[in-house]
Amino acid sequence: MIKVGVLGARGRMGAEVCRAVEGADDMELVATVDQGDALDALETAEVVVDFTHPDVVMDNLRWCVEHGLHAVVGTTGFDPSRLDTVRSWQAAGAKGNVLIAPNFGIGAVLMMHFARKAAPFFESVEVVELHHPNKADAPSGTAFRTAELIGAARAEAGVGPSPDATTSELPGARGADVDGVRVHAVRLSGLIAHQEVLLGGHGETFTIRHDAMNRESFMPGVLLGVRRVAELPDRLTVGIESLLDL
Ligand SMILES: NC(=O)C1=CN([C@@H]2O[C@H](COP(=O)(O)OP(=O)(O)OC[C@H]3O[C@@H](n4cnc5c(N)ncnc54)[C@H](O)[C@@H]3O)[C@@H](O)[C@H]2O)C=CC1
Ligand SMILES: O=C(O)C1=N[C@H](C(=O)O)C[C@H](O)C1
Repeated sequence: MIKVGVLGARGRMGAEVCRAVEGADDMELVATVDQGDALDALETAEVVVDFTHPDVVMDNLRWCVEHGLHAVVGTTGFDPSRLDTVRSWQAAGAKGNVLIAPNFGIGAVLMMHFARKAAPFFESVEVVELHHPNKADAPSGTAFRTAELIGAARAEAGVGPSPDATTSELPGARGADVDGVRVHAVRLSGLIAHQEVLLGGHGETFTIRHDAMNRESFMPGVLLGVRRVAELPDRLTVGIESLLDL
């Protein structure tokens, strides 16, 4: 049995993770921690799952790896500098492995994979993410990562910037620029988590869309991460693509 602790256990995702772990035959939920609770309760765990907030996740994660616990992190906000900080803790002797995924949904991971593959073949690309209005961060971690992957694939293939004749705009009208890719964020009651990658070429467009209809949809990916994190070849793994052999 894998002993699992959950950080952010009273939140939307954390509560869903607690249910999923309790329903898994090979896992035992040994600790549930939320804001204001002492982290010491997690010491009985082997793997800690974090779905909290970008402002607190680094302190949580540092505590986990320095206590030798493996961490599966769904909380967003991991830019390259944060990832370097995690690597520095591990280089300094922190024993826990870390798996950070901006999205644990299998369809969302495939969307990112296909977007990266398609990116060099179209001169134009933009990302539109749509989420529930309680979301703290914009753009979403998934959209940020998608844009990074697209930007890298286009740079590697020698594709120039997407054509755009805009010379006058209201601030924000053209979205955020992430590695040369425009990213637009919609916040709307009734939504959970959705994303479209829009690609355009000469006389054709190609749209890749993913819709998460509920938070249960993220659980197969989270449980896969919990099962595999202790034995991953890299101390820090970003995304579950490699766990799906993508
Ligand atoms: N990677 C993925 O597949 C997914 C990632 N997310 C991300 O997960 C994060 C959480 O999302 P939600 O569950 O919707 O948010 P939420 O606001 O419903 O839950 C966050 C929970 O963390 C708790 N919390 C805050 N500070 C804490 C601390 N220092 N220690 C322990 N608990 C603390 C809050 O009290 C709350 O219960 C966000 O960054 C979101 O973008 C959300 C869905 C899927
Ligand atoms: O906050 C959410 O809800 C989600 N957050 C993640 C993100 O920022 O990409 C994953 C998914 O989009 C749901």
